[in-house]
Amino acid sequence: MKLEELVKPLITTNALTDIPMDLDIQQVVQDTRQVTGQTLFICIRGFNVNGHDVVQEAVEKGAVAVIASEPIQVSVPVIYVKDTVKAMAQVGGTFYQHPSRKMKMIGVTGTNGKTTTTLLLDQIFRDHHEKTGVIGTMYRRIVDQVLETKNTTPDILTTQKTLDEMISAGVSTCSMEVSSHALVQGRVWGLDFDVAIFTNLSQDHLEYHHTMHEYAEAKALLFSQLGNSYDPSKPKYAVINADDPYGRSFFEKIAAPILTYSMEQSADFKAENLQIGKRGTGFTLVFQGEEYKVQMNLVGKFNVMNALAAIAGAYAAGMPLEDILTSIEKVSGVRGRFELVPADVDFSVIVDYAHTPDGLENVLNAANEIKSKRVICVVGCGGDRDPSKRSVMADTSMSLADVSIFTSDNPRTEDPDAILDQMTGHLESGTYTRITDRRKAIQEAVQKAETGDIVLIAGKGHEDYQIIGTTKHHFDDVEEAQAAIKAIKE
Ligand SMILES: CC(=O)N[C@H]1[C@@H](OP(=O)(O)OP(=O)(O)OC[C@H]2O[C@@H](n3ccc(=O)[nH]c3=O)[C@H](O)[C@@H]2O)O[C@H](CO)[C@@H](O)[C@@H]1O[C@H](C)C(=O)N[C@@H](C)C(=O)N[C@H](CCC(=O)O)C(=O)O
Ligand SMILES: Nc1ncnc2c1ncn2[C@@H]1O[C@H](COP(=O)(O)OP(=O)(O)OP(=O)(O)O)[C@@H](O)[C@H]1O
Ligand SMILES: N[C@H](CCC[C@H](N)C(=O)O)C(=O)O
Ligand SMILES: [Mg+2]
Repeated sequence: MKLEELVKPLITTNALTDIPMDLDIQQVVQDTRQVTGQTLFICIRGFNVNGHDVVQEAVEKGAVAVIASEPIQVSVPVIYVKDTVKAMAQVGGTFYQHPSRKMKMIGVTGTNGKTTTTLLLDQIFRDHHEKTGVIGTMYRRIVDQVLETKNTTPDILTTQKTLDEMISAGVSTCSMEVSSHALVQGRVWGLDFDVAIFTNLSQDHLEYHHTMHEYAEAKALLFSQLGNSYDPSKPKYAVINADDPYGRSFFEKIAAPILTYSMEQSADFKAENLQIGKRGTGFTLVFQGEEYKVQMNLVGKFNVMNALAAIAGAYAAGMPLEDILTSIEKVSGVRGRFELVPADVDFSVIVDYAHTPDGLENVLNAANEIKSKRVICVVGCGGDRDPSKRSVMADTSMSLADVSIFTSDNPRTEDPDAILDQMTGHLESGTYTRITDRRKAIQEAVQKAETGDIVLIAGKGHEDYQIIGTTKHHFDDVEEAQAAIKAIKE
């Protein structure tokens, strides 16, 4: 693509004079490590690195033009703009020819339930023989090709490239998790969402968003973006959890039609008469005055909310309700979310990704609903993440689990014992167990387990690593639980 096509909308005509507009651009990147030949490099000022400081490396590797907002000295043409993040979103859309406009795009935001809801949506569309794509915490997936991901919501260039590849692969629907960090950092700017779903909002990430109000404002950005449609004739929908006060506070801010779902309020999609079992949950869906019996393989009240979000989202995307309901009954659970560890023992071990106070509360409530005896909870809190959730998560475990074993999650660059001090400092000694080494904590829980107990290992779900310092070590809660079970049977 010619440089002119990419950058003309960004600059005023008098700044164009010394830019060779017919330069051929084969790649647009924001990371020097990805530069090859014929690249347009965009300088982004980040938290750790200022892209303007490393631009020389980009040029040496083959960048032929640069977009910058701070003065730089390089031998290739520089297009100066006010905001390189905004420019990147615009250029990315042009370079990949706006793939999000060519498919159904469903964005899911909220503190908890994004991965589950996107993967439920994905299973519904696949069950109807659609080719689908997913972008989220666990992976990016293009039909059956699984690509690794660093962030839940990648940077905009990675996303545009992935969506472009989805179009080439024939994908018609993409379900995408949209994190609050991404919304604030412009990682989804310019994407044309057809449906935006809000799951819930509860305490997390306050190290980044500072207050719940700011965090809610970040989530609301997805819904204001819904108004910036490329094609105003295309219907757009917001799908909102009406049981969540933040969800209800969004109503007046959303210009698009809203579909609501709920277990407690009047709503478009309402679940009643829940029957929570060990291997699945039944409920009655009330929609437009009609009642539909639903039986699904997912366990827990919170998963009914995720199912409602997916049902309403698929409906908003144009699928008939009857078709959605036949598929939702078939969906399997999501890896690392209330996942039962296969084991031949008379107690149950469940691995779950609860890493927020609300997530932990929900998952412990679900475990309590199905337990025959005690719930033994193994949980820690991640380092370099919201410290204010630590003592709250410990309190949640203390009040809802019968036995609490506090341990490390991903300590990252923090001292694991300092994290545990923040979790347990206020608790009465002797009322809980504290074991820094997660492997040993899991072994302790399994050794303590008696007939009918549930061991809930929370926080890391599908993660197959533990981040200590900046190094990722292989660590998988399911494998660790199985090894601990094997050891007690020997
Ligand atoms: C705190 C935060 O959000 N950081 C994000 C941010 O990184 P950053 O500002 O530190 O970037 P940086 O390293 O300073 O680099 C700045 C610029 O220089 C470039 N660079 C950098 C180094 C180099 O050698 N050459 C180079 O060109 C970079 O490509 C970038 O353009 O921008 C990066 C690119 O988009 C993100 O990958 C990164 O996410 C980090 C890894 C992260 O851990 N983020 C978490 C907090 C996060 O975003 N989580 C949410 C999910 C939360 C949830 O669901 O609950 C997510 O969406 O993943
Ligand atoms: N609707 C919900 N309400 C409250 N808690 C939930 C809900 N859905 C899932 N959870 C809890 O949150 C955990 C994470 O679920 P999920 O991975 O679907 O959320 P997420 O929003 O994608 O999280 P992340 O922010 O890490 O991407 C689950 O393991 C469960 O403990
Ligand atoms: N998306 C969340 C995941 C947290 C997972 C937990 N295991 C941790 O490391 O804190 C985050 O980046 O905060
Ligand atoms: Mg997720």
